Amino acid sequence: MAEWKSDKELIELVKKELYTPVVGDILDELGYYHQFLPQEIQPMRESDIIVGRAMPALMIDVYGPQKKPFGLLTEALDQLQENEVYIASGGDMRCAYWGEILTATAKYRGAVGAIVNGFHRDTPKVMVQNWPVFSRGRYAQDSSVRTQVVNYRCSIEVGNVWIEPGDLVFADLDGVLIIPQKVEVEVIEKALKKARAEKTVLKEIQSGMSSTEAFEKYGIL
Ligand SMILES: O=C([O-])CC(=O)C(=O)O
Ligand SMILES: [Mg+2]
Repeated sequence: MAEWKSDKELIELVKKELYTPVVGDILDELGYYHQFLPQEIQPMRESDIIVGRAMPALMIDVYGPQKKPFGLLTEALDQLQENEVYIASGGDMRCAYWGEILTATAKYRGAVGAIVNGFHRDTPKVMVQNWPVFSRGRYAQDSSVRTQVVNYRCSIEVGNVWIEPGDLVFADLDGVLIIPQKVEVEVIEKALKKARAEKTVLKEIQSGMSSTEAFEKYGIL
């Protein structure tokens, strides 16, 4: 039996006890070697953490004024559900993929964060909303004449990470991790076990045990 009974409990547990390195270690152990999004995708604030369900959005490049500016962007935002994470990717990243108004929309709907494989803008106006956004950095260039959302709640690939709608997303200061839904119970249970054991190892080291002895005894580093 898992330690959690609902997504809400799972999210709380991950936030309380886990960190992306330890979960990434378990994914490696299970043969899932490509689950961290590109390193360039970083939080706006060091304290930002996202745990939730992936709601992917697919972007493409466009050039100049469009019949339907932004494509399906507003529809994609307006159907967001509680505890979901908006993850946008696609195109050559010639502009901002996120900003103030998008943040307010997603936050109001109960989504728990946005992760864009591209840039964000309106930085101070996003920051004051106190809602986590991860991106490749700041860039004010407007999106309406440069990109569109062409699909959402669909599979996407970011870097070499395949993302399905509903996959568990865990992002913190060290990285953005996608945990495939089909293995999430095993991954989180093993990660909790490892995180708890790491606490013991830390105590031993701080009490004078050598790291060689600690690794022999616990198999953890
Ligand atoms: O135009 C965009 O893509 C983003 C933006 O400025 C906002 O959300 O306020
Ligand atoms: Mg704006």
